[in-house]
Amino acid sequence: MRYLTIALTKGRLAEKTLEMLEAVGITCEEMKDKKTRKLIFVNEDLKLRFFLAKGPDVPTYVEYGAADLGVVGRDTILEEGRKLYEVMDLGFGKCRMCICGPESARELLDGNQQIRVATKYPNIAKDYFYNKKNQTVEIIKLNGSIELAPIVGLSEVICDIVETGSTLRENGLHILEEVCPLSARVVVNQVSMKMESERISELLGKLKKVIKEADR
Ligand SMILES: Nc1ncnc2c1ncn2[C@@H]1O[C@H](COP(=O)(O)OP(=O)(O)OP(=O)(O)O)[C@@H](O)[C@H]1O
Ligand SMILES: O=P(O)(O)OC[C@H]1O[C@H](OP(=O)(O)OP(=O)(O)O)[C@H](O)[C@@H]1O
Repeated sequence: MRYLTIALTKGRLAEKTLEMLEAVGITCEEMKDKKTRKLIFVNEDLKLRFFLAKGPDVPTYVEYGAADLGVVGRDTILEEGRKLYEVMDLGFGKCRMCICGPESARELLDGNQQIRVATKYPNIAKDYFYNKKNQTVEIIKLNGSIELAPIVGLSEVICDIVETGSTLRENGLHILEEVCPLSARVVVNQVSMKMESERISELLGKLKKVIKEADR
């Protein structure tokens, strides 16, 4: 039997992902060691391999088939636009993609005003403004601390993730519009879905059960 390879997202989603895998009997103790520099982990009994990667790289590994499955935020799936199947909502890592800014920027979102939008997610922002709102905007790509942009005058609004709302509150910004809800998803390589359908369906079935039990 060949190894099934699973790409997991580093950072915020990692701990919950490992917990969920553990709940369906997939353990990989070695991977929990925060000090390890090892990149790939093997579960010989289950014929599984795992690795942790930066979020935006997970859809890339999955599209190319270097990983059969992946766990990644919906924001990253939308932004990367890779060819893959999004098959399951894992129900954690819940947050929202929003257009935020000072209250005074609200009026700039009506009509066709040429405003600047700072974001780590240029494709999501482009799709929202150009296709959904029909508003021409200038997208400015940033790599973090997006909330700074409207404060220092780099942009009128931002397109960013809101979870608890603390970052907005502490910086005097507000949600002006909601783009979409987000959470962690399972993605599958399109060929693997056919070639390994039995093993993948079994794994998805087990995950579904755990999610249902957690919901109760
Ligand atoms: N408050 C939040 N901020 C950002 N991402 C969140 C939040 N809550 C849940 N998520 C989910 O977690 C994923 C990001 O996790 P990660 O820890 O890699 O954050 P990051 O800040 O984008 O990464 P990096 O530190 O590498 O820039 C997102 O893709 C999103 O789906
Ligand atoms: O609503 P909240 O709970 O405050 O969470 C939202 C904040 O968290 C994320 O930033 P992150 O911590 O990833 O830092 P970054 O801006 O450097 O990417 C996101 O980009 C927001 O800034």
